[in-house]
Amino acid sequence: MSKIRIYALAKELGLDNNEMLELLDSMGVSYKSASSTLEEDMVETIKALVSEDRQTQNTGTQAVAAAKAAAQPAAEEAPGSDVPHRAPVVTIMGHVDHGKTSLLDYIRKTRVAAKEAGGITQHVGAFEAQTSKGKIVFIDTPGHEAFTSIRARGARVADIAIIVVAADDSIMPQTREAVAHAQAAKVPLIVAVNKIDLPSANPDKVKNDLMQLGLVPEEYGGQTITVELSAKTGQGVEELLDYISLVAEIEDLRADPKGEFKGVIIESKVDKQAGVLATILVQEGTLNVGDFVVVGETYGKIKAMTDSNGGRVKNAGPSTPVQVLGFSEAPVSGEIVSGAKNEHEARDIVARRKEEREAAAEATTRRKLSLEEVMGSLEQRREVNLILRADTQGSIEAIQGIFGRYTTEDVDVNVLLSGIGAPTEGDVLLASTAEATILCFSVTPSAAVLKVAEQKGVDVKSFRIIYEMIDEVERLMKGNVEPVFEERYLGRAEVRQVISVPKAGKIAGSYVQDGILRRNAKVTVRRGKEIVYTGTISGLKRFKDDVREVQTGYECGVNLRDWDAVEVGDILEATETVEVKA
Ligand SMILES: Nc1nc2c(ncn2[C@@H]2O[C@H](COP(=O)(O)OP(=O)(O)OP(=O)(O)O)[C@@H](O)[C@H]2O)c(=O)[nH]1
Repeated sequence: MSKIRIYALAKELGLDNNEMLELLDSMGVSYKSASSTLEEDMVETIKALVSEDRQTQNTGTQAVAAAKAAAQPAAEEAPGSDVPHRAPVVTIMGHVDHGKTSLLDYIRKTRVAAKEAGGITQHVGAFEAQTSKGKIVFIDTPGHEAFTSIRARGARVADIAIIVVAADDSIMPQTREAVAHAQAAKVPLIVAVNKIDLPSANPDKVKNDLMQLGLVPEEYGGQTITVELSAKTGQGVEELLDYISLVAEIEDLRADPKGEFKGVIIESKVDKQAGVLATILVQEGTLNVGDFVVVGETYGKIKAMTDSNGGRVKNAGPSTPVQVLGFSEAPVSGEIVSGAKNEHEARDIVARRKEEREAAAEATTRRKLSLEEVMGSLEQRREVNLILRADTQGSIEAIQGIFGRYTTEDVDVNVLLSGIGAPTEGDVLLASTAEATILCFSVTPSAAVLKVAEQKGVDVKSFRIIYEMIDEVERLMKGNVEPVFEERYLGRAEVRQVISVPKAGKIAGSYVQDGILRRNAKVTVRRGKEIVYTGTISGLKRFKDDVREVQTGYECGVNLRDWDAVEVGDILEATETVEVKA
């Protein structure tokens, strides 16, 4: 008996993965995914628990429920457990030429059902593959686009990311970028180590190199699923599909075909003959021919729908990509599509959105974000996400070394991606997904990149001095909140003599009784109970010398800005404005 993976143990005990994970949760066992391994003694404990329960005539499911109930008296029911499962939506990403298109083509060729008579398989940005474990939807638009803009609205297109890495080339800049995108979107990833048919293939090197990205392959005791395959010969592709189904099962993806319709635009184009053709991925509910739908500030009526095999369909349920005809303007990919009961309602929704946008645009120019909005819930750890661009690898390492020390109890500083050279549009997309700031050190962003950044609301900041960059990070760590200032008591002095100096006006010869007096400090002058002046200490002297501050027990000459009526016996009380930590 040795270590065993959670899913394997679940299978052995006849539980499904989710039941097993629930059981582990109830026992307080930590794991990352169903492919995590369990120690031998833990395996024994679980087996004993399940078998004990079965002996007392409980099924495995009841064992889970019992353990769960014991550990969490008020455990919530899994949301929507009666909602049916839906197919996973997968995106394939990776470095140029590592084989993304070849892998998609291989899957499409071998897994897509025969075309309907007369139907032509056309490029619609997504297709459905049939596997022994059910349907898998592949998005074949550039992977990172599947994660961009809509993330901000709390939705995502892809459920799982496949990162393709050529076994003869290993980790390359776009591999890093792809991994960063998947991590920022918080989708599970599977690494497809491609081209293993090549004599120069070195899959072990790929697995080793993955660790540089913090991805530890399962074989090395980590959590990252890696599959060796060849998009050319098809070797290993079946295994990849199996893993996708496994991850999908763990993710417990569900959607109600009877629920309210919601979808997302995958792609759109204007066809000279047909007009606007848009591919919608149905995410919830069902889309029917004849339905009114709203996208952003436009609406349309679905006139015709084609599935990804080119066949005409009348309706489409969750996790189905369909190409639709019925929009008058091409909608933007990533936009959310929702339904409307009729044309009247569709028009109303569009009108309301226009109003809201205009009002919001006006408001953002004046409105300050609330603390809660900027920092999220105060109990949560906050994250400062950064993308770092610098002139040399040396600079990157130095800066990362410094940032590495910056994570505190409340704030994580994450460098999502770093690279040599000016930031790219890809960086901006990632930053927009992950709400990251792009920091440039000794590199200059191009005007085109700055423009995209502005459109997406991404901050790109350039520095030539490392400490200024660090100051910026500290500012971001403070949560971008407007600084809060507080008036603090500095010290008190008694006026013992008033000296008139021709050009300087009156100088209050004073004795510091408590604390300190400081030049430029705010000061209140009391005469008995009355406040006779509030202003600033504009000058401070010890004998003939100008000084910055004077301590308790010393005498000094004080100049008060724009005020000449000081008298012997007056009490000067100095305060200073300090920034309080948020
Ligand atoms: N021998 C071998 N060649 C492969 C394999 N997969 C892809 N190739 C070849 O690698 C080259 C690049 O493959 P693509 O599928 O176009 O790669 P890509 O990642 O889609 O490239 P871009 O779309 O340009 O980013 C092509 O010449 C493919 O024929 C494989 O498994 N084995």
